[in-house]
Amino acid sequence: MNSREIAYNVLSDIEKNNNYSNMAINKYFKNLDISDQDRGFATELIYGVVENKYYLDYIMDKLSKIKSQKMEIHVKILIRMGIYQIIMLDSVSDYAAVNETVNLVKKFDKKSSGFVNAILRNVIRQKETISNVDIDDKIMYLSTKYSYKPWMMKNWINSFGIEFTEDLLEANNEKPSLYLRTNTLKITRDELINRLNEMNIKCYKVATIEEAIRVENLKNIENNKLFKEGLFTIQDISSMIVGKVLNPKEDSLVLDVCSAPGGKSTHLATIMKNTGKVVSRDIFEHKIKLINSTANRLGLTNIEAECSDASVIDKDSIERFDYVLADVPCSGLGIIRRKPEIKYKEKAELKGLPELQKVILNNASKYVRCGGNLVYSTCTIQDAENIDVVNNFLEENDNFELVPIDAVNVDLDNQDKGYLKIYPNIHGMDGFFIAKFKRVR
Ligand SMILES: C[S@@+](CC[C@H](N)C(=O)[O-])C[C@H]1O[C@@H](n2cnc3c(N)ncnc32)[C@H](O)[C@@H]1O
Repeated sequence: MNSREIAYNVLSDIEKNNNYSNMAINKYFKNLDISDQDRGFATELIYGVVENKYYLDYIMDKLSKIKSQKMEIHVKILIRMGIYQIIMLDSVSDYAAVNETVNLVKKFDKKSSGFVNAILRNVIRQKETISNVDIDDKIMYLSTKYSYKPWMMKNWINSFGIEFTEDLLEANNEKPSLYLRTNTLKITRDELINRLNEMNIKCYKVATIEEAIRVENLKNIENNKLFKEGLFTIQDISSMIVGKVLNPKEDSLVLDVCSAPGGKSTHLATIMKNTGKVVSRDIFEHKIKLINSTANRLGLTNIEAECSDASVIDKDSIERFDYVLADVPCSGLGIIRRKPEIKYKEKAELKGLPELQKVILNNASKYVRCGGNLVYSTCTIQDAENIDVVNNFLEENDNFELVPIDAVNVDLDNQDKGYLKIYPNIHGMDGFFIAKFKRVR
């Protein structure tokens, strides 16, 4: 199977089953014996088509009598793939983009090959003008150009203003860097960099986090020898900042109420140098084994993973913990660079989140002993799920106060007030919100 056919299969899976691209890619690529180059090209094609879905359909609709909404799904996916290669991928010649796409169409649906061929040839002929978005309404213009649900554009323009929104949209189109978190229980950052360099992997130290390394050309991570040895884990800088903000002392008792797959739990357990205990909970039983397998790989014995619903109060945990983390389920609007399908979420899908977040934060606070710390975090940039939840919590809980965050210097406007607002366009990291409280009574 060639890389375009693989990309087509994955895109069909994403479109028909509403799957996340990263999960669909992992599922398909797991058992495929293909070169790194083919893997890279297929991945680029998959993400490119998902990220630009509305824009590609807009171009398609300029040229086709049958509008994209009425088109058979497999034909639409193949045309999107072709247009993406012609308009947005410099590394592919127009000739190859058309021929390879038409060959694929013939494989799945002979009768549509003439139709697809005609559209793609027209795209090439009108390449200079066809790529323009000719829409006056600013919301619809941005929604089409950057491929987002219109409600998101409206919401962001209202919250951030037009300039910031366009900046954010540009940043969300960039490929996120890959970061490793050194497993400091087993190796120092410098030693790990040496070992990675020996494998010809380019490494750069990250100033904000002492155990973080930005890497280039690290492929096929799960089969990497050093990964299997548990010398590092993959985590974005924003997520590492959450661990740093909570910063538990050795021998503490820590509770992570929404912890799967265990990125932050394992960080907290490492910060404590494998002492004390981190109780890592998640509502989904099948995710508990992900936490355990990462903890095992990293050589952590201070993690206890268990299935539990954070929206239901656990009487046995009340006032038991020195530190509690509530890294709650959220809309994910800060991690669009990694999960582009979030751009297409309906407003209604996200409506209930602030209520759930309030309940989880409120419950989590009950488990903190007097003098202990509580951290609330999300990977979204929506005030309704962030600062509004925090303010609501403070109004109802006068035994908690926000405390200054001094572990990192990333949001100088707010960190003295006890929270961080992290944006991809300002900080070059996943969009996150992190608030730190202390139980004072
Ligand atoms: C943002 S993710 C957590 C990521 C994790 N902290 C990490 O760093 O790897 C939110 C998690 O909350 C879990 N979750 C959703 N609803 C929950 C609930 N009511 N109780 C506990 N966990 C829940 C989800 O399964 C998901 O794994």
